[in-house]
Amino acid sequence: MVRRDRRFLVRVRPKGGPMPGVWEFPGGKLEADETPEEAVVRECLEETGLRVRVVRYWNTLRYIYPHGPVELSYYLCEPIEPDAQPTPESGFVWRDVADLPNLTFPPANGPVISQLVEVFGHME
Ligand SMILES: Nc1nc2c([nH]c(=O)n2[C@H]2C[C@H](O)[C@@H](COP(=O)(O)OP(=O)(O)OP(=O)(O)O)O2)c(=O)[nH]1
Repeated sequence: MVRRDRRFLVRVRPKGGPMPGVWEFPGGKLEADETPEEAVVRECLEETGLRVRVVRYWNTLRYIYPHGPVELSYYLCEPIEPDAQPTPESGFVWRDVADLPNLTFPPANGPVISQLVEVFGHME
């Protein structure tokens, strides 16, 4: 979850993979020999073009999809460069935290979306 002020980076999941057409945060699978924090930084750079730092671990949850079980760990991140933008080809866009509940995310994202609204929805 990459946050700048009230906004988070999200995109519509591409065709050709699981759950096309639903919104997602940047992310992907842990590779051998990397820590979760390294994977977060790598996936954000690969997917969005932005260099991010991990601000804090958020939580972990398990979910069983038709395409298989997942264990999802969420990390709150911020871009290192204050004005940097995601690459246009990435499809990632900034959306206000108050808009996130109106977007269709994978079912495993439900709890974390509610928590983000609680924590950041009152910011100026
Ligand atoms: N990236 C991402 N994945 C999510 C979110 N919510 C959610 O349930 N998932 C699930 C979907 C997939 O089962 C799994 C991530 O796998 P993925 O299909 O996106 O990852 P990937 O294969 O592209 O990974 P990689 O090759 O880039 O390492 O986590 C989310 O907000 N972002």
